[in-house]
Amino acid sequence: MTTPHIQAKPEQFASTCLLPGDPLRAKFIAETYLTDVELINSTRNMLAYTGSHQGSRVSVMGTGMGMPSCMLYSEELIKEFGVRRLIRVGSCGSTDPELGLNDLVLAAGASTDSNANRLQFGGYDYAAIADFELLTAAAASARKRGVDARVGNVFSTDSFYHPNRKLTAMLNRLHILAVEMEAAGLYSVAARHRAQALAILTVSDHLITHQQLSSEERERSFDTMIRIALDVAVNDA
Ligand SMILES: O=P(O)(O)O[C@H]1O[C@H](CO)[C@@H](O)[C@H]1O
Ligand SMILES: O=c1cc[nH]c(=O)[nH]1
Repeated sequence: MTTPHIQAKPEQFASTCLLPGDPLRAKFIAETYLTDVELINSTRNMLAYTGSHQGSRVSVMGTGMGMPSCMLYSEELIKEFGVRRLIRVGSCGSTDPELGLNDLVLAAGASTDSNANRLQFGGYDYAAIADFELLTAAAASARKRGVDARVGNVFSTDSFYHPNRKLTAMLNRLHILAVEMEAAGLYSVAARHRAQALAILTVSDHLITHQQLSSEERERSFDTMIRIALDVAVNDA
C-alpha cells in the first residue's frame, strides 16, 4: 500500500514509530541509534526509516511542522501502515521560568489554538491527552536515567510567530509548560483510531529569557529525549 505521501509497504514499518518534526532529525536518529537501518520513505523528503534498537524493530519518520502535516502522516501511518504507538520527539519553547534549555517535558495534555480537533468534534473542546501507558513508561525511564522530566500540559499552536503578545504570560498562568506545534493533533488522531501517542519534548528556546539552541543542535542533539523514547519503544515492542 502506498499513499500520496508515503511510498512504502505496510510491513516496512514497525508498530512503534518515533516522530520528530524535522526529517533530518529522523535521519540522525536512525543513523545514530538504530542498527540494520532501511530508508523506507523519501516522498517529499519526509524521511522514514526502520531499524533495530536493542533487538526490537523501531521506525522513525519526520512529520513536518504543524498539526495539518503531523495529523496527515499520523493518520496514514496508523490506517495504512499498521503503526500503533506514535512517539513524538520534538523541540519546544519553554513558558515556565523553571524550565530551561535542554530540559524535558512529557506532554500529558495538549491545549491548542487550532481548530483541527474541533473539526472532528462538532465544534466542542476536545481534551487532547497522552496515552497513559506510554506516559508512565516515559516517566519511569526518565526516573531511571536520573532525568528530571516535567509532566504536564503543553500548548500546540498553529502560529510559531504568535500574534498574541501576552500568550506566554497567559500560558504560564494556567501552568502550561511549553509551546510546540503538533501534540494536540497527534493525540486526537491516535484516539480516533484507538492507537497510542505521546509527545516527549526538549526545550530548544525559552520564551521568557529568549535563550535558544542553534538549528544544528535542534537537528542533532536531544540525546536524552531520544533515549527515553527508545526505552518506551523497546519496552512496548
Ligand atoms: O522540533 P520539532 O519536532 O519540529 O517541533 C517544533 O519545532 C517546529 C518549529 O520550529 C515545530 O514543528 C515545533 O513543534
Ligand atoms: O513550536 C515551537 C518550537 C520551539 N519553540 C517555540 O517557541 N515554538
